[in-house]
Amino acid sequence: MRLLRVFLALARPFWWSRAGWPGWLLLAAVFAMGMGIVQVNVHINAWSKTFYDTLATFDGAALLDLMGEYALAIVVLILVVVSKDWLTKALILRWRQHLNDHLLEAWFADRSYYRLGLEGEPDHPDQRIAEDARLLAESSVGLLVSFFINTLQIGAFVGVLWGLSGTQTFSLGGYSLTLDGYLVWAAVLYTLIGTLLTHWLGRPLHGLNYERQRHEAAFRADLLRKRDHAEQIALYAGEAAERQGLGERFAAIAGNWRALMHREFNLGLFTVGYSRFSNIVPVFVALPAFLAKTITLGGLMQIRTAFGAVQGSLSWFISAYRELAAWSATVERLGQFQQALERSHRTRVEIRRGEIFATCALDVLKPSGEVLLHRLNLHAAPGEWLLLAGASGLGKSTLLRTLGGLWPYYSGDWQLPAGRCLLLPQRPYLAGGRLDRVLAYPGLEVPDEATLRVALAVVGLERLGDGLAREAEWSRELSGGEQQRLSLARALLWRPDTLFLDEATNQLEEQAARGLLQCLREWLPTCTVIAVSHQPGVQTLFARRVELSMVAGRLAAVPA
Ligand SMILES: Nc1ncnc2c1ncn2[C@@H]1O[C@H](COP(=O)(O)OP(=O)(O)OP(=O)(O)O)[C@@H](O)[C@H]1O
Repeated sequence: MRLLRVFLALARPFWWSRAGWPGWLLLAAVFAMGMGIVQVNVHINAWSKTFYDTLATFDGAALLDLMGEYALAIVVLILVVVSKDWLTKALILRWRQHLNDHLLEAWFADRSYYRLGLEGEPDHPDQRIAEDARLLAESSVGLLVSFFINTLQIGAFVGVLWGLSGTQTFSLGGYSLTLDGYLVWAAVLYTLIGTLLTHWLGRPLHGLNYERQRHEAAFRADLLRKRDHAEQIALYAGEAAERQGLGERFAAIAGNWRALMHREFNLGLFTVGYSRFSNIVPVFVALPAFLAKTITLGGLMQIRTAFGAVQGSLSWFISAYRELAAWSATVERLGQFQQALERSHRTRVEIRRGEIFATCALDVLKPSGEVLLHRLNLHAAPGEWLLLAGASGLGKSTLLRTLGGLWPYYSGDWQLPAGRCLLLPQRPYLAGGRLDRVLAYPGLEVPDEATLRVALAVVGLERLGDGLAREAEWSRELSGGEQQRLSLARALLWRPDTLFLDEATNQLEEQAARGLLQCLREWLPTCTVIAVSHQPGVQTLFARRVELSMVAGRLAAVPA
């Protein structure tokens, strides 16, 4: 029941929205095709009685007509089945597209992608967005459609089977029992036993599938991390340690796979035998009536296909068990992700805007609740440059994160000047791709070439001006200092009203750093700059310096 609630919460944004109506239309068309399939199957079932009875009469001309009729039915069946598959895929794509947009929007909203990482939950959002969303759309639609067709099939063939059963009297130990539709009851009983056994054997598959997705995602993420840090690993010559780490990750995959194999082996022993046995059970069940000559050979064959259709459809749960187990694990993983996103949105940080930058009795904490910085009262007028100094590990970067609205562990208040805000970290983030886009980041619009060239010249990277359209892994191709220069060029182009600099020039010589910051001030004269820097050479650029230091076991701001 809980699983169904989680599923509905995941499905609602698509199916209950405007975007959902083409989905409903496609679903209706898929159901219509499903009805067509059942209709053709019923026709073929009636045909089989006529065919086998005609076979017994050796009437060649009639048999030829019947074969033509069969070929026509098969052509119709092929067309309907293929159309149903096409429409199903179109529906899956629509839903997956919507799920993808919805999850990405929620993940990026209120910086949840960052804050979920701080809380350590949930694991591997990449896999949940890419893989689990696909599985959810594919399996939900696939299972629903097959469930619908099987239910229709039961409705259509129960009547046929009931009619073929007639009224049968059974004698057992002196008692006699008269039963209508005994073939239907036999199919129900046979399937019920099969379903219960399947559920009993396959129950642990849900947990194992959940673990499987988690282990696979961890292994893939680890491999990606190696690629991203290839140079550092090579410099340490850390291959053996890396190999060992990956080996351990893979051992977890193999262990889970073995457990799955074992469970699926037990389940397979039963389901494979069950499905094979199902082909002959209806003949055994109807044999007494055939031997008593109350039904013809055609009747026996019709019973066989009708019984098979009813029993096969009732066995939907058995054949779909593995997919249902994987589906429930997917719903669980995506449900957790959605709940974590909702929690994260509830605790979003609202940044107040005002005339000036100011903090009021601001406490910055660690996620554990431990106080890092205590009762900070800072201020900076528009266009003022404020330097924050203090020993390593005091919480200067964490303070900047808090002011930028990233860090949710704080109490007290602060406000920023209206307008754009930008934080330049020590290690800039340079995505791979065209240089002009990398320069314009986080902007979406790429400025014209002349502006980009000027910005590059100001930060001393004019040599890159001829390759603005070139695609490269810029974080590998540029030195640490060059990356910091590029990051400052971004600030020139983005033109923020508040700029946080977190050791943003510490890989440059002090003279060069000073020159660059001076240019920054000339380009952005009204921008308020709050900076953390250990470089004595740049400190004279700042109007005020605030020393963060330990006071009575706590940290406080002491204006220098
Ligand atoms: N995501 C996090 N989870 C838990 N603790 C954290 C996290 N980020 C930072 N901290 C802790 O907060 C403290 C302050 O870190 P911060 O990086 O803000 O210091 P800093 O003053 O900028 O140091 P430095 O001058 O060396 O860069 C450190 O003890 C650090 O371990």
